[in-house]
Amino acid sequence: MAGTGVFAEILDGDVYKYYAEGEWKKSSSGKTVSIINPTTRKPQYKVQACTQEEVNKVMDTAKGAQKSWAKTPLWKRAELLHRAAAILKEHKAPIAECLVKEIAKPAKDSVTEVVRSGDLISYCAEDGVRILGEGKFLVSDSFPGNERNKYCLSSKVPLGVVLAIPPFNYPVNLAVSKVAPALIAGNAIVLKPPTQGAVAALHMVHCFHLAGFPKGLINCVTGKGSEIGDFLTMHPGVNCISFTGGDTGIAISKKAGMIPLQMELGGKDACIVLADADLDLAAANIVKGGFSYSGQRCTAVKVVLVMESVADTLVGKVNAKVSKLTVGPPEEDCDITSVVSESSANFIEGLVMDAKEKGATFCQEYKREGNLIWPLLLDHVRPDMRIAWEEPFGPVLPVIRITSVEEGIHHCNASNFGLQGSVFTKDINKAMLISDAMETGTVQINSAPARGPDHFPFQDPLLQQIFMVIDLCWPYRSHYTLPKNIINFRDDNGPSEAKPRYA
Ligand SMILES: NC(=O)C1=CN([C@@H]2O[C@H](COP(=O)(O)OP(=O)(O)OC[C@H]3O[C@@H](n4cnc5c(N)ncnc54)[C@H](OP(=O)(O)O)[C@@H]3O)[C@@H](O)[C@H]2O)C=CC1
Ligand SMILES: O=C(O)[C@H](O)COP(=O)(O)O
Repeated sequence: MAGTGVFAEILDGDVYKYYAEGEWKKSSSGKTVSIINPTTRKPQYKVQACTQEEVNKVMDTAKGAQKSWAKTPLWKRAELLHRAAAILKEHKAPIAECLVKEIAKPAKDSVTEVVRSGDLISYCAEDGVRILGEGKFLVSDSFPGNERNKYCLSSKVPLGVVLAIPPFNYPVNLAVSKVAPALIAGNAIVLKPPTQGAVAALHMVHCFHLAGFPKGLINCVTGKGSEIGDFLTMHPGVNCISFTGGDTGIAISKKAGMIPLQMELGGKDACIVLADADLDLAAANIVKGGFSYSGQRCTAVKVVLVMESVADTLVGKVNAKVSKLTVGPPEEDCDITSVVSESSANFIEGLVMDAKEKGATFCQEYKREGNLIWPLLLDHVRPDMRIAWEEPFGPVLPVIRITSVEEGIHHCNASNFGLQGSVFTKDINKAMLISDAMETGTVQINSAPARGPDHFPFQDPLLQQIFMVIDLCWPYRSHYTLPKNIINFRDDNGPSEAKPRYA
């Protein structure tokens, strides 16, 4: 159970402590932040509201700890990460319980998030040893006008203190996707977990504590982003910010100083369905992609662009599957659970009402109880409706009927977002051409957008982050080029990739 057994020391009465200098501490603010259970809408947990002085102290100790960590042999760093991964997986049940209570993630998916995070830590340790063990030797006569009289040895060194800010929807996984690469590369970490999901993240941090990392190397300060966020992101002690979330990232990028920023932001992942597509396959992927974790994934299918000639058939098939989705509490592993907060539910409702006023066809009756919104497919959505462009981050999926492939590509490319997209067709030549024309970091062919398996490129969290965090020779290189990944699937369990739209 959360906060018991080995986790008892992270709790002070009914308030979870923050982690600094290798110890669990109570904030001197005397203030706490309440975490509301999205399902019951009642307070579930409390965390410390850390002060600016506490943040200052954390930055100082992190800087000190990082200096000796950078000198710790790579294989020793990897060994500790493997140990943390094993401890995390061993304690998957209490951590998953927090995810269920804090973010209403279905029980089985919550366990999967923890296990997947352990695997990711180990993978980073293994690949880090390989990547970081290499350096470069350059000679001068390869550049015009030079003799062979100069030599350059280059290797990768850590940046220093990495500030990690993950979002609520994967508070453990998207935290370790920042923590593990930064640590293996020799950096220190200051983690600011999302408020909803903070307790799961604190349990995860305790697994690193139990693994025996040096004091002060890993730190976790809690508090509302709106209150301590600016102080953290503008702190002179921070050498790199790794952020995943919504438009907050745009604001951070404007405020942060001359440090490398990794911004993994929102998506409006378009799914283009051609007339020759396998419509059963498309429908299955649209429902899985659009409605898993109630649509609260950056990689969720967020707009379907279907050729008019097959639209009625596709919508019929999607509706048949939507009607089978179970709706209810995450503890019962329902497909659709409460969205994370009342304000999120209100925002989603605003998009639905706008679509209603402007004449969208409701394939199901709109139904909401508290934060629980029943799955809804909106057909005949037009570009003048907000839902055609905005990210609901909820179980509501718009369908736009198109009369040409160009119209679909145009809609996809007119979006402010550029995360992922997908195309369904039996013609691989068309699929490749359309994928190339879609201005998104990744295009999945005949499969829904998705991030995993986690070693596939996703622009930030994995090995590209290691490069970014450690490659002082060219720390801004992701600003010069955008990665493009076209992934062709033979089944629906596939990988994904993202474009750093705001990088
Ligand atoms: N591209 C990708 O890989 C992914 C993108 N996302 C995107 O994330 C969004 C949903 O996540 P959500 O958590 O709501 O996103 P937010 O942008 O609201 O919050 C993300 C994080 O930022 C913190 N934060 C809030 N204000 C500040 C501030 N002023 N300075 C620093 N940090 C701050 C939050 O803390 P607090 O909770 O305390 O407010 C939270 O930890 C969606 O848009 C989704 O598409 C999600 C997952 C992956
Ligand atoms: O936060 C998200 O939405 C993730 O990065 C997407 O991951 P997934 O595709 O594995 O759900």
